[in-house]
Amino acid sequence: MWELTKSFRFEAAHSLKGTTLGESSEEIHGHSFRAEVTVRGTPDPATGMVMDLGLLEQKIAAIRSALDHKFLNKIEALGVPTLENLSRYIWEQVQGAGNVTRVSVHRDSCGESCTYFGPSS
Ligand SMILES: Nc1nc2c(c(=O)[nH]1)N=C([C@H](O)[C@H](O)COP(=O)(O)OP(=O)(O)OP(=O)(O)O)CN2
Ligand SMILES: [Zn+2]
Repeated sequence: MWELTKSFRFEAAHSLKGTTLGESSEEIHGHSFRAEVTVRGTPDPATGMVMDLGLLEQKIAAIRSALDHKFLNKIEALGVPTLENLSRYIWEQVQGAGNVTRVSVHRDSCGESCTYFGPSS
């Protein structure tokens, strides 16, 4: 079994209420995010690939353009713009691109990350 991962970055703004950080978190502010999408499988002997990373790139490009330089609170399908919801949102948007097993979202400046393994895990 193999796992193949592709990562991408996006810059986005959000406002988050009800955290211990108080007003600084409630004010609209920006972060740099790094997301990783992982698919699992066995390479096709003919191609040597679990899947063509180019196909994953096509899906990721659409997701990235929905998130990059956006105000995350305005994306209805995302919900409250936490790392938890970002990883779940990306997981939902990337479905159809192979056997996706996990999506991680990192906010490196804060030393924070979250991984979603799908609704049943
Ligand atoms: N379970 C969660 N808890 C918290 C989340 C989260 O996504 N899931 N997020 C936050 C804050 O947004 C996060 O800690 C970042 O804090 P923030 O004030 O937005 O950013 P900083 O100023 O600390 O970081 P810089 O990127 O360096 O500006 C809290 N809890
Ligand atoms: Zn923040």
